[in-house]
Amino acid sequence: MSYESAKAQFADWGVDTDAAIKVLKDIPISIHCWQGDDVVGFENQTGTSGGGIQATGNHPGRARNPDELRADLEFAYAKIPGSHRLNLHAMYMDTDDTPDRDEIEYRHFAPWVDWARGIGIGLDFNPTFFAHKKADDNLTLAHPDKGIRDFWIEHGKRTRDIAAQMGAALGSPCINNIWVPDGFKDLPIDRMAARARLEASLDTMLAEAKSDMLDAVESKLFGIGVEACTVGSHEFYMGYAIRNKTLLCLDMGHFHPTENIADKLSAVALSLDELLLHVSRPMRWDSDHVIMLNDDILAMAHELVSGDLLGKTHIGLDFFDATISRTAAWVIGTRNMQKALLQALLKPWDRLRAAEDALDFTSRFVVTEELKDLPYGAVWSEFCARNGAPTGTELITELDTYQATVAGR
Ligand SMILES: C[C@H](O)[C@H](O)[C@@H](O)C(=O)CO
Ligand SMILES: [Mn+2]
Repeated sequence: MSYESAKAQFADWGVDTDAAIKVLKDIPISIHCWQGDDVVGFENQTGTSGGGIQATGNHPGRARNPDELRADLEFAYAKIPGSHRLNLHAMYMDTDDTPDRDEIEYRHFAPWVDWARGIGIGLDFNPTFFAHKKADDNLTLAHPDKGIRDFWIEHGKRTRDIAAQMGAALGSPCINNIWVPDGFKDLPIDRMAARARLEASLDTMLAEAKSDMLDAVESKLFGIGVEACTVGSHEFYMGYAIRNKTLLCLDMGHFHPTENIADKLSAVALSLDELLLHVSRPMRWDSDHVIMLNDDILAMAHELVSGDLLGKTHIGLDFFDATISRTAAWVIGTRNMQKALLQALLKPWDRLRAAEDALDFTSRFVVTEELKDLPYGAVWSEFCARNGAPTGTELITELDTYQATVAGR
């Protein structure tokens, strides 16, 4: 179907497709570096602790150094319409030095900033509280040993400094997202003590006010090896974020499998200035599958648009699948997020709200279902064409061709 006939069909519903395309173009998505190398990083030192997260698979083409990762990212960005961001973890430093986590400095990441400036993207950042011998007890900021807590507090402080410098250098605030794997494999005796230690460590880490960066905290239900208790649970961080005015990061893989994460957005947004999303696809657990254009993603996008939350929500991705092409994973996952947003932007909101406000649930239902038949694909193709991104078989050929060039790594 041509764009013009699709546009006319949406216009019959009172929906302006050109306006939706324009809004979508300006929604940046923070693409996570760690899909490109299976969450390995570029340090010369790691511990055994995986933090309870696990990339599985051995598809050829894993990026082995910063140059390979940047080349892969550049390819992916070119296939994703619009202008986006990169979400970098501290373990992805680009330096010949071997600083420990409590020794990292901005200069260890400066090549990333130069590169980001060169291709016109913003950066986000994360302290790395896993894959290190001082995290092998599955406790970092909540560790009973003050020496270990202090080590990680120093790491966190340094990432805040680095994030602030990245934000200033690129003229765009850098989100520094804190996720710690802390928890217990078996039932703890004193949850309160562990949570009090985590809170005190965070307070020390975040004490200094900073500009050009935003702090975010990410909760989790459980991870491998911490099945009995995660110290930084949802309730813990929701309270912390509200009290301390940080962003709250909601990761779609960090809740009970039957919980509706989309439903949480409007609930927490009333108490928070800004939110961060880690859009992911859990399968039975926090499996971090590449996101599909499924009901969960469509519901998230629906809530972001219906709740007018796009202005206060930073959209980040968090998945890592090593059984498929890593560049294809980035491209497909990010485009699926955009497709979901496009569908939400193409809804006749006034009509749907009017039906709901009038308690006319029959109309709400029938309109919702009829909307599913509209030609979203034609609008998506037009969006891609206007932004120089391929679709369909052309996209597949380009993904395959690039993968062939990296398969020998
Ligand atoms: C690598 C990320 O920091 C990590 O995936 C974190 O965001 C998470 O979701 C852990 O389960
Ligand atoms: Mn996450």
